[in-house]
Amino acid sequence: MTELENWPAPAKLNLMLRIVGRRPDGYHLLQTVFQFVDWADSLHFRWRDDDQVVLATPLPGVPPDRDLTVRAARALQRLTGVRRGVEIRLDKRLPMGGGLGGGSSDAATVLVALNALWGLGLSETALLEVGVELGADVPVFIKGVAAWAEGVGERLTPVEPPQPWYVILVPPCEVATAAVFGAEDLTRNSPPAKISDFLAGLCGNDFLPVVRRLYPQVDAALADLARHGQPRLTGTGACVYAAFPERDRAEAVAAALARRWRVQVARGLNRSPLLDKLAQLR
Ligand SMILES: C[C@](O)(CO)[C@H](O)COP(=O)(O)OP(=O)(O)OC[C@H]1O[C@@H](n2ccc(N)nc2=O)[C@H](O)[C@@H]1O
Ligand SMILES: Nc1ncnc2c1ncn2[C@@H]1O[C@H](COP(=O)(O)OP(=O)(O)OP(=O)(O)O)[C@@H](O)[C@H]1O
Repeated sequence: MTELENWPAPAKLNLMLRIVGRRPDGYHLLQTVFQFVDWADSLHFRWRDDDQVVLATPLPGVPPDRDLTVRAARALQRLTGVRRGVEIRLDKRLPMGGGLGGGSSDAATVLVALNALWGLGLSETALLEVGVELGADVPVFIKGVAAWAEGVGERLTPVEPPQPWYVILVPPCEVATAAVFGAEDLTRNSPPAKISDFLAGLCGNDFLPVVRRLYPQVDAALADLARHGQPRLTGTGACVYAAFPERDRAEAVAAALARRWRVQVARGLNRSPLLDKLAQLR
C-alpha cells in the first residue's frame, strides 16, 4: 500500500547561525535560517497486530529504544492513548552527526505521517510541542517551510531565500554537538541580527572557528571548497557546503572534489517534500 511507503525526511542546511545568549538551563539561544534540500532519508510503515513500535532497520551505534523514529512513535502513543503498533523501516541516506538534522527529520516525518495514518487529528501546534521535546531541530521539519528561527530553534518565521544548487561535502568525522556547544572559546554573545541582515549576506556561522580548531578534517574540507565557491558550515558540522545558481556548475565542482571527499549535489527547497507526501493523502 503506497500510502505507508516512501515518506521523505529531508536534510536541512543552516544558511546562517548566530549564538545570541544562553538560557538558565544552559541551552543556547540561537538565530538561524533553515532551508531543506532534496536529499532525504525515506521511511516506510507496516501495521502490526499488537501495539508495539518496532524498528526493522536499527542504525549502527543507536539502540532502537533511543532511535528518534521509535521515540517519536511512542510519544504519539503516550499523548493520545492510541493502541496501535507499527513496524518502521528507515532507509538511512543522510550522514549522522553531519549537521544535516537527519535524526530530527526522521522524528518529524514519523510524527506527521502517523498522526495522519492513525487518524489522530492532532493539530500542528500539538505536533510541534511533541517535536521540540525530541530535539530543537524537529519543529522546522514538522512545519516544512524554510524559516528564520529563534529561541533554541523553535520560534519560526517563514522566509523564502533563493533555492540554489548546493555542493555538500561530508568530512569523515562526526561532530559532537554537545562538546562544540560547550567549548570555552565559543562566541555566545553575538549581537542579534535581523532577517534583512541575512538576506543581505551579512551573517555567518558562529560555530565555524571552534569546529575548524577541533576538527582538522572539517577545516580541510572548507579549504578545498573555498577554491570553487564560498564555503559554509551547517549547524555544528561536520558537513560543509557552497551554493551555485546553476546545476551544471555544482555538478562540475562536485566532480572535482569527489576524488578526495564524499560529495552530494542537492537543490535548496523552501518547501519540504514531506508536505507534498501528506497532501497526497487528502
Ligand atoms: C546546531 C543545530 O543543529 C542548529 O540547527 C541545533 O541547534 C542542534 O540542536 P539539537 O539537534 O537539538 O542538538 P542536540 O544534539 O539535541 O543537543 C546536544 C547538546 O547540545 C547543547 N545544545 C543544543 C542546542 C542548543 N540550542 N543549545 C545547546 O546548548 C546541549 O548541551 C545539548 O544537550
Ligand atoms: N533516526 C536517527 N537518525 C540519525 N541519528 C539518530 C537517529 N536516532 C537517534 N539518533 C542519534 O542522534 C545523533 C544525531 O543525529 P543527526 O543525524 O540528527 O545529527 P546531525 O545531522 O548532526 O543533527 P543536528 O544538525 O540536529 O545536530 C546521532 O549520532 C545518533 O546517535
